[in-house]
Amino acid sequence: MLRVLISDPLSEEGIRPLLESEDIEPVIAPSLSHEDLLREISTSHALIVRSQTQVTRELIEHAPNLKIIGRAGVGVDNIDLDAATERGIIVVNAPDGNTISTAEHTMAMLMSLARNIPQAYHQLQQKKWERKKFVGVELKGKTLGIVGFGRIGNEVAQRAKGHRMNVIAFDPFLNEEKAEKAGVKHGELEDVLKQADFLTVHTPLIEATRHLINKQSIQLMKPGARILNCARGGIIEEEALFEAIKSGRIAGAALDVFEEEPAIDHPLLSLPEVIATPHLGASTVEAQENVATDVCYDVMELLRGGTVKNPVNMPSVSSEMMDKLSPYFQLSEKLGGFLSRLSEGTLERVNVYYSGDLLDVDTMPLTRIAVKGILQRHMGDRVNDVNAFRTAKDKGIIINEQKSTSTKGFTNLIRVEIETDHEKRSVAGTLLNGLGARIVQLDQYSIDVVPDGHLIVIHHMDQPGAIGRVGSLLAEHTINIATMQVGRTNIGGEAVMVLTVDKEVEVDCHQKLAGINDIKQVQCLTL
Ligand SMILES: NC(=O)c1ccc[n+]([C@@H]2O[C@H](COP(=O)([O-])OP(=O)(O)OC[C@H]3O[C@@H](n4cnc5c(N)ncnc54)[C@H](O)[C@@H]3O)[C@@H](O)[C@H]2O)c1
Ligand SMILES: O=C(O)[C@H](O)COP(=O)(O)O
Repeated sequence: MLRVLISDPLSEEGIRPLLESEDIEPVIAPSLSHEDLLREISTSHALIVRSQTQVTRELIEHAPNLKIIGRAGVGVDNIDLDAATERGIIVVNAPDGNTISTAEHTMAMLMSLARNIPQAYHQLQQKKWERKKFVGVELKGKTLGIVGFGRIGNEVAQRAKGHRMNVIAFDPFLNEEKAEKAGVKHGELEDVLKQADFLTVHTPLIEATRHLINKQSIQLMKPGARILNCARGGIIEEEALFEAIKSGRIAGAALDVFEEEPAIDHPLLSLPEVIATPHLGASTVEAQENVATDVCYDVMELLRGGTVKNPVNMPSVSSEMMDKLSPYFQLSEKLGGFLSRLSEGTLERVNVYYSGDLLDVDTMPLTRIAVKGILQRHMGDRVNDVNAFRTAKDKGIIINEQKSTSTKGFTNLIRVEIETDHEKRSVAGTLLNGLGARIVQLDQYSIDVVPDGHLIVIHHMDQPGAIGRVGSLLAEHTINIATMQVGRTNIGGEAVMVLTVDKEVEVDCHQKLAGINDIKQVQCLTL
């Protein structure tokens, strides 16, 4: 039974497929103590969280069976991605499910901030009818500055335009053309800061965005501007915001998120100009159902050997692209595995060349799998699809991918080349229409070998009798030859024999093969 631990509150409707599946045991256990969490994770195959559970390295180290961590939401800053990637654990999120909910919450905060609604309501509750104190400002004609123009930033922009606001946005991936298409003005961060009457941030919290809005940036803003954060605590430096509001430089702020949550006793909450909600951006029935459904889908898919839609620690591949690439996955892995078993020395560099039908597709997933095939020789299951590149990088191995126009007559061709401190070796393979995978080149030799089963690769001199002697010796050891390929560059020169045989070659037979006249090297492997 596959055990899925759900350690934060999730929509019951959203996780229904998981609850109803026969091969999965869901463990719904929100608000576990640290010790209980460590205990529960130790036998779980998947973990599903929202932003509350801190998925630390320690937690990951206590999870020997863990294959996937699902974040029912967008931000993954509560998950130690490095630790997960190192262990080969895939992290998935639900990037779209709460976009509308959070954009709408931002608009609710924007309007509440402009019209002092929470403060006025609070006064009414105190039985005070104060009208003068709560004179607000209109949104129409004001400029909304958006920092981070992704899913939520864009949705906020469209809604703000409905209020007839001017919108200026900054995002490293936004250019004039994209901005024009979205109906907003494009600016650098400084332009946005200078022009905004209301500034709203919608970036992830990463190293580059921590305290992106700080004392210096606030100095650039118009006196009396207002600031919103419905993205992540930490994007705005809270101390700087506190001082700016206290001094009157900033007229107010609307905050859904804080650097430390729960933020019960936060100094910013003592300021009457600050309105706040306890991280409610994604808290709608619809969003919670969406994110739970999305993340459950990926978790169940992966546990059952399928592919996920929203991976965070490996690039996602569209289903259209996946259809094109999937026939090549096994070939790439076999080529990598074959070559690494033949090569000697410390691996320094891997070059993968693609040609023919593969010229126009994103072949990075294939390269990752070829690298996995190479590294598995020494690392076994510790290297997988998720951590192959990361593992190679950690070991100082350079990975290089290139497209090549040389097809050698094949409709598609993948050539994997390994450089070690001893040698450079290469192998090329193709998918033959209707016939499956073939290795068609080994170093300088043209061959035609099915990359499967027990193989013997023999480097020898192209002399009469060499092949016969190999055949006889294998027969003496009751090893049946299924196929045999011989490649040579010139008559009488160096040549290669690649045999597929029906059973594994024992050490004793291997040694005898190596002792045959004219044979220079014998390598036996199983793919
Ligand atoms: N309050 C909530 O409950 C709630 C709900 C959902 C999402 N969020 C948060 O909202 C944020 C945005 O979510 P999204 O779904 O729009 O993400 P997204 O990935 O679609 O968009 C983020 C954008 O930020 C941009 N960005 C990155 N670094 C930047 C920088 N230095 N300056 C300017 N822009 C930068 C990216 O290019 C990207 O376009 C995330 O932090 C997410 O965790 C909060
Ligand atoms: O990043 C997100 O998706 C939001 O911050 C929502 O977080 P939550 O799932 O804890 O509400």
